[in-house]
Amino acid sequence: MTSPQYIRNFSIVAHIDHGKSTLADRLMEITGTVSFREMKEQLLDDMALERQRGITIKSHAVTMHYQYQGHKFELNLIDTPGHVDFQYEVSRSLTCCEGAVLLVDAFQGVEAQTVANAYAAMEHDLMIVPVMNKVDLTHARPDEVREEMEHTLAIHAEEVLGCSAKTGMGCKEVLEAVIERVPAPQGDPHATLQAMIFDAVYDEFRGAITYIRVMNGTVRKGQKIKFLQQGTTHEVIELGHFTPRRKATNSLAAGQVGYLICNIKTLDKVNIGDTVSVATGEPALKLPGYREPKRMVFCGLYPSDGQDFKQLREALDKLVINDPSFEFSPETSDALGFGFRCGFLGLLHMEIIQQRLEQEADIDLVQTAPNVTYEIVTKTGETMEVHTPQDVPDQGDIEEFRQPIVRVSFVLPTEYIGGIMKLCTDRRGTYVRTEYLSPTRAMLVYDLALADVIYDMHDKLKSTTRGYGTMDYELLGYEPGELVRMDILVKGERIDALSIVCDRRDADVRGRAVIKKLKEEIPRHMFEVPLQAAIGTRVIARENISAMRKNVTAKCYGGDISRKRKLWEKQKEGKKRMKSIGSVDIPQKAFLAVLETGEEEGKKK
Ligand SMILES: Nc1nc2c(ncn2[C@@H]2O[C@H](COP(=O)(O)OP(=O)(O)OP(=O)(O)O)[C@@H](O)[C@H]2O)c(=O)[nH]1
Repeated sequence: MTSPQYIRNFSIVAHIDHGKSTLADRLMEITGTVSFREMKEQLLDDMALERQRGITIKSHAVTMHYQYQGHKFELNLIDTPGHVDFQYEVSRSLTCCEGAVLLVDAFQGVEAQTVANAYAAMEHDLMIVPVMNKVDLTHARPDEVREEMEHTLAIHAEEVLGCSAKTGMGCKEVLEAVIERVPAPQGDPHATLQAMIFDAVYDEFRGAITYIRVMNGTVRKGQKIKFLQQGTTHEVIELGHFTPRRKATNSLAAGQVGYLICNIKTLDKVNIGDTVSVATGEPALKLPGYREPKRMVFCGLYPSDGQDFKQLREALDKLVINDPSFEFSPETSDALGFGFRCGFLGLLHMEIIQQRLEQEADIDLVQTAPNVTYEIVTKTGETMEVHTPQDVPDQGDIEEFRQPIVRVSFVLPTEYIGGIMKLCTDRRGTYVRTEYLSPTRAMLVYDLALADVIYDMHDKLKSTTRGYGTMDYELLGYEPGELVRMDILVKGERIDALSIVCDRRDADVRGRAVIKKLKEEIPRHMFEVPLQAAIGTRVIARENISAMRKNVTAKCYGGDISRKRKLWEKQKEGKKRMKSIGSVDIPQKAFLAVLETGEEEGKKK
């Protein structure tokens, strides 16, 4: 058993693409944790989807050994997800560390998530080892980046190490700085067991694999343990380290990081942030900071073909086993029939789940536009949480309509400040402050409605700043807003799945934009299809899709039958993601038409 004085627990925090995974690979290589042959690019990002998207979604951990000044050190590297949707998991992972390597790209410099991550590490009282990566780049600007780090992150420029995770230059020094600067874990191996669950993954054969950091005491194979939050007891079947493959040991003691396998069949029985202690006798105190994952974004998922409902449920059940932070419950829509209301941590999380569904289950889905959770106080004094615009009561019954507000930090070259300020002002953001990181880069902070941020703020930021701006946000709370439910009527019928919540002052512009988009997306029919947007009984926009009789094969002059067949096939494809409502065929894309903000139109005028 390694004495705590020779253990170092740390993570690498960085903005996306600053080279976290590459550095992790390099450290594993230096410590001989993986042989060259075994070493695949980006070993830590081992989920296929993570690799596809090039981002780290789930935290992982790896134990490395390194001989330094006559002692064998055990170095536990805990990987943290870099995206704002997974902030809670980041915070749990950081609780398990005593130090963090703060990695900054020597060309890009300090970005929004660098600041957010550095603050998170400081909040957890971690020793920060500042490192500038990619110094091999010919256009690297090390002096300016050092200055930015000193200025924004309260780090002394002379403490900043330089390395190239790509060439390996300076990486050994990073490892040694971790040993020298990061404190050894505290904790008593003879005390009552107290360990933090910071992650869990699902293995088809072994069930839930729980990642833990032992704070106090020792956990042994065969021991009966208790998850204090969940209140369940289990027997430890296997435990060990990740090297990065699982390597079984007999015990894990205070200060160590590793895994537990306890014959747990589903991941929803394992809560990230929960405390593991003894099943018999007086358990240890619960570790602070536990909270239920909060779903911020919701959307409806419906099978295009009602027959697929059961299949969709099975696919969703399977997904929840792997990712309990995603939730779903059945809902019915007059327009779309039977489907599910699904809750996600954020927009990226939603995209990931959708991709998995499409990859793993062959079902055609209709997805409704995403929305945030609203809080409504009714005239009768009741407070309700609303996850779907359909559930918003009539205007007359609402006393107060509240929405989530977030504090958004943008980091960008100073020449784009004006553009982003305008973007935020157009969305009724509240200006908080501007901080200059250097003469050419600044951090701009605004409070905005989450609904205005999640849909397209990231895309807008990228286009306004030619890709140079980055952003990050944190939830501030709920605030009353001038919100209304806008309904869409197709052929006089309200399509519940098309209702949205928007600011009263934007309603006219948005109503017109949505109706215009719907007119483009809904194909012509044999009859006229009137489209209307309405608030309560007041119609705010209308358009007609005129009738048409269309014979698609007519163009082929009756000749080539194979061409005709191709056209028919194509038509069938087009029908796939279509939903027949009343007598009107509405394609999938139309359900997202409600995301139209009308901003583009405003600009053209
Ligand atoms: N030139 C150069 N490129 C590097 C260096 N380190 C990483 N890169 C490249 O930078 C890109 C991003 O590196 P990753 O290691 O995937 O970045 P990451 O921070 O793990 O990204 P996320 O997982 O998305 O947070 C890759 O194309 C790497 O090859 C370096 O030292 N020099």
